[in-house]
Amino acid sequence: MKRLETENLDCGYSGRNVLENINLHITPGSILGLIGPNGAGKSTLLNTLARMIKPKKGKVILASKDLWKISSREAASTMAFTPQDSGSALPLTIRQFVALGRAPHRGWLLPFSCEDRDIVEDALEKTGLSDLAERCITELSGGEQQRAALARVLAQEPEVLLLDEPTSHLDIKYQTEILDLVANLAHDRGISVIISIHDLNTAALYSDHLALVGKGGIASYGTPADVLKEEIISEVYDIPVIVTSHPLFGTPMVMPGAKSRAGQKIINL
Ligand SMILES: Nc1ncnc2c1ncn2[C@@H]1O[C@H](COP(=O)(O)OP(=O)(O)OP(=O)(O)O)[C@@H](O)[C@H]1O
Repeated sequence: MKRLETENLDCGYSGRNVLENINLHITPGSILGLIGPNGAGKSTLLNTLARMIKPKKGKVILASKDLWKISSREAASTMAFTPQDSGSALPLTIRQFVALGRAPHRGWLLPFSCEDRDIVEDALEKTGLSDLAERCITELSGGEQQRAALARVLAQEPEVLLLDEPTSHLDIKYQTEILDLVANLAHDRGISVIISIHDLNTAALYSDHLALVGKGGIASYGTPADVLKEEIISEVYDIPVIVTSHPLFGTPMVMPGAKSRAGQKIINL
């Protein structure tokens, strides 16, 4: 399985660095969770890792090669990315949209093989979309669109999977099912997964390692227990928090450590 890493990476937009000196590596078969406050740079980093934004300095390295020195097809046959709110403006059915995931493997002009069809049907089934497969992608709820986006990257059969808030529109059942599926891909098939998640407790449950994005770089990196410490989270999110542990799994659980002003207002009404 192929390894993704960064070397002294600066990323951002014209004239402005959002993150500097990022040195990350993701071990095949593991999940790296990206957490951090709004606007910290999680999407900017994922887009840079996915070859959507060129690094301002340093490198993204895929399987020991500079990502910008390999062809986009080679990158796409190894690495799949779902950006935030990744739907399609084209009036495709869900099945057609998911089938696009096969393009890097068979080229745009070659006919679909039986294997391609089986892979697409399997991706639809795993994301609970088989019964909706003929629905138009532009007419789906936010959660259905997120499941379709995940089905498309499953059909791509990547070795490295980059997911930007893939569960933000999902209810607790689909959130659990989709993240269980992602965890199986990582741990059983050896895929490297980098996933941004706002919910710190969900990130703790599913990530082998966490990178806390903040203050213009990686503010903390390590296991969930290393990173989800009261002093670290309070400082980077600028809010008091309490950290306890999950009653079944023992993973850290973060909750607000002071009543919000909004909460007090409601009580005083
Ligand atoms: N296309 C763009 N051009 C210029 N600046 C941008 C662009 N996209 C994002 N930014 C800025 O870059 C910074 C990082 O944004 P980014 O979307 O990466 O943060 P994030 O951690 O993913 O935030 P959120 O949790 O709110 O999704 C922000 O200040 C944002 O305003």
